[in-house]
Amino acid sequence: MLDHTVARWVRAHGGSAALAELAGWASLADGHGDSALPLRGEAAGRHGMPPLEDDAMEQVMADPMVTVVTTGSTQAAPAVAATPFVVDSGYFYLLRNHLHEGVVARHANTRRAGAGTEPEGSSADIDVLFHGDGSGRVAAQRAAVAQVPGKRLFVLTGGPGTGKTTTVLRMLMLLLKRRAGSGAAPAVVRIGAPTGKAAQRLSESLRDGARLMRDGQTRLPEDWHPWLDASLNAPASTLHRLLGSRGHGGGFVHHAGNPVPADIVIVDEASMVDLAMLRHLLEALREDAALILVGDADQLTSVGTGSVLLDLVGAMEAAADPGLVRLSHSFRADQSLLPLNEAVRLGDIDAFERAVIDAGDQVRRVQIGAPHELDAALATWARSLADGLRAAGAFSPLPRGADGAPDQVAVLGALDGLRERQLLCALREGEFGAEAANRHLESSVRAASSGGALSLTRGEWYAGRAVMITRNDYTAGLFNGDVGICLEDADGALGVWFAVTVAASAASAASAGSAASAGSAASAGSAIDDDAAAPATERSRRAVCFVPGSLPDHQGGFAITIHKSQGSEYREVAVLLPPDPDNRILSRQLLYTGISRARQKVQLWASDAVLRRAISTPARRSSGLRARLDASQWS
Ligand SMILES: Nc1ncnc2c1ncn2[C@@H]1O[C@H](COP(=O)(O)OP(=O)(O)OP(=O)(O)O)[C@@H](O)[C@H]1O
Repeated sequence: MLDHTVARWVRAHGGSAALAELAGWASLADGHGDSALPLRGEAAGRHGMPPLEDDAMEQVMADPMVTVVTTGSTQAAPAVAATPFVVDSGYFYLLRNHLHEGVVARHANTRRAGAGTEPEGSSADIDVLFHGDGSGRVAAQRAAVAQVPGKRLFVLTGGPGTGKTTTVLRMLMLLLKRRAGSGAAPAVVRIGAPTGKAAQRLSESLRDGARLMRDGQTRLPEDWHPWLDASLNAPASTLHRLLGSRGHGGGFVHHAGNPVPADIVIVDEASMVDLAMLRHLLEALREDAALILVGDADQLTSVGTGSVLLDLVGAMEAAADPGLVRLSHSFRADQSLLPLNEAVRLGDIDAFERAVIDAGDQVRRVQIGAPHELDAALATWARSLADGLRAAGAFSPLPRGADGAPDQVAVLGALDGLRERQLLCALREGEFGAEAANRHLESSVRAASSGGALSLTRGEWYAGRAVMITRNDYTAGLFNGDVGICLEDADGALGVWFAVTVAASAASAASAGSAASAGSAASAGSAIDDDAAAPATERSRRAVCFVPGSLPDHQGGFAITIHKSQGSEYREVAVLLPPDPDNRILSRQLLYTGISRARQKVQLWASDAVLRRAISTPARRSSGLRARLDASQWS
């Protein structure tokens, strides 16, 4: 249904009935992620909107609340309308989306056009960075490192395990080395991600990659170590922090008049960045700064409006823009799920059927169309879950370490147990949603944890319970999406443990946290992990404990939505889709995001009809951005 509040607002301000209705649909479409409504052609009539009759179209175009423009993407400044609605190049916009798109297109195209004439990375340097590996599997990675110098917008996209982080580290080292060679002041680097969890994970992955390059099999010569260290010294934070968010509605400290003081800005998990955030970011960068966007363009798009990474990748790919590199070789140890992921990514149902057969027992289809079938699947899943948690020691009291505190190895082992298997649901609410599935799984795991003696569990808490944080809490150092586990210590107290990356100086404080000492546990969290992170070189993985009652907003973590799983990986996943093939949530990107979280095994909990519908339905957000990017001088 269209948004009646907006429709009424239009009428109350003197707008025509036709405009009121169209504005109501545009507002609804905005809620579904569309930045613009196409008025004519095949794409028109989204979300159940009836076709616009000719006389209604005339009324809209003539309405004083509408500005009609045709914005060319190469214009120096986007057309700025002074009315609440805009019709531009056949699309109907809410004013703010029109502004966002215009600014993003202008900045992106200017950045692409002004790539400069800097020579590519030298092959000698690239050989050193890739240890002489010139094989086909690293060709795209090498191309990315070679092509990044001089680019003011560079996009690196690829599926899970294709080496995006590894490549970013090498790109960064090359850029820093060249800059030093030019005699300029050392480059200031900032790393950002849409969520705190993603920012934290990126600095962890960079640190792991750097360790291999410093001491491991892929050791770099000593003269590269300063660039390695400098790469890791870049602080990682959420994009909100990077821009200096003043909180809801308060704008940002950094904008065109006060740009972010950085020469290189890297944004990870860029598929989750929405149109408004990309606009603010582009406006807040210095003109000469390099922006490197990294992400998997085939994953689900942002929760907010737009599909900016997908639009950028599509436009840059079509124009053979050297500012884009797509990585496709997967370096994952287990390659058996790749054909399945690829078939879903490309929407190829026949290839999908073949991939399921070829993967043997690594892919299981579980026909689920009715609640009793879901209950049966959940009961089996709950048994494996409980067995896994028991094997990871999550049901037993934690042993004491040498310092008398709970043993870190045991805690991290239990936390790793949570990455063994994860149920991912398309929906959050309803009978087939994550909340209901989680309740089911919790009651089984809770019974298994207490050996059936439920009276021994305390309120909603019991040893082995998984929880997911649902709101960033910078003071506690916990981020939306962080997963923790409730464990019992040697004194019988329950505490909720999270793995965090801590500054070396805080590591001992963190390990001293215990369920019995509420204050120290909470302050261990707060002392260590502000998301404007300490240099990655000085950080290590630790478990920290929180008293259950002190946790920020959270929910049970045994079943989560596919949306929430973005960026995480598990050994085995089960993907639960809704039973109705006409459910509008079904899309290829949703299924791809879910199954590509699995390293070894996938269970597909859905009927054949639902799976086919998901695979054959690309989630397309409607926007004028792609056309504006396509129209640039690159095409
Ligand atoms: N050129 C390479 N040679 C050898 N191993 C590589 C190479 N590139 C990546 N890898 C390995 O592949 C694995 C995945 O790499 P990386 O984490 O960089 O990928 P990613 O695309 O960032 O993954 P994800 O999206 O899952 O975070 C790592 O173990 C990494 O060491």
